Amino acid sequence: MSNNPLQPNRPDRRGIMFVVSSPSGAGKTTLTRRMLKEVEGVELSVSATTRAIRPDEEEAVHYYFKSHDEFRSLIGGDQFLEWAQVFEHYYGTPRGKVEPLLRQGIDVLFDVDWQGARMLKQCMPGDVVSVFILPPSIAELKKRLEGRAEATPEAVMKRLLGAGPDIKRWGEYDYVIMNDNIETAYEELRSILYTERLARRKASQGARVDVLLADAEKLEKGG
Ligand SMILES: Nc1ncnc2c1ncn2[C@@H]1O[C@H](COP(=O)(O)OP(=O)(O)OP(=O)(O)O)[C@@H](O)[C@H]1O
Ligand SMILES: Nc1nc2c(ncn2[C@@H]2O[C@H](COP(=O)(O)O)[C@@H](O)[C@H]2O)c(=O)[nH]1
Repeated sequence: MSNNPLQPNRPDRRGIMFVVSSPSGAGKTTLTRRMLKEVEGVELSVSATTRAIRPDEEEAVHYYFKSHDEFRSLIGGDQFLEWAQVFEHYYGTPRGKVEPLLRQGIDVLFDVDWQGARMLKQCMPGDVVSVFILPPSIAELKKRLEGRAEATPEAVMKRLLGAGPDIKRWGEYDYVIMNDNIETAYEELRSILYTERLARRKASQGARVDVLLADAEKLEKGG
């Protein structure tokens, strides 16, 4: 066990629900994939979706790819912590693994839209830290969307038209990052997680503070 925020004290801490949203194409997948690779003690909440798999994606690693019927039956079985329609597809956060991970002291990363972020905050308010990623401009957002392998002009336009309604929700988040430079944005994202880890560590220091106070009192009494 370590006091380093890189290696959180697992048994005596509850994990953080680290919720990251952005308009499509602003860069949250790029940033969160790097965080998952480089930061210890964080796991991705793998969502279910009805959208088609992309060339760089793997079943059960990036998403659980479902048919509409399968997705509906998961909703019926109360298998989602939250679910939403985003563009013309359905996305949902499976309930099963979240609570066990949090109890093991593992931070869980959620890449969800504003509807999902709002629901998660409502369900588990004390556990959620939310971050909104902004693009530096709409022109740059368009460029980033066009640069992706699966981008058709229609898909790019649909996602671009969704940017305004998404950006309007920025005030609901705990933190906002402007993803102009990827290195700076990544450093900021990681710093937020470390800061929140340190803030929560205060709660587990009570027993050690009691010992310090008892010793200090003994000293004051000359014992
Ligand atoms: N700071 C940046 N500068 C230049 N390009 C970037 C930057 N951040 C991300 N990108 C690029 O922009 C594209 C979109 O990024 P990404 O797929 O991470 O967006 P996203 O917010 O996860 O989108 P979606 O919500 O649709 O999944 C990618 O090609 C990525 O490499
Ligand atoms: N409410 C939820 N939103 C989700 C979930 N998983 C992903 N998303 C969001 O959907 C859009 C589009 O994602 P893409 O991978 O198709 O580009 C993006 O904003 C994601 O954050 C979820 O489980 N619930």
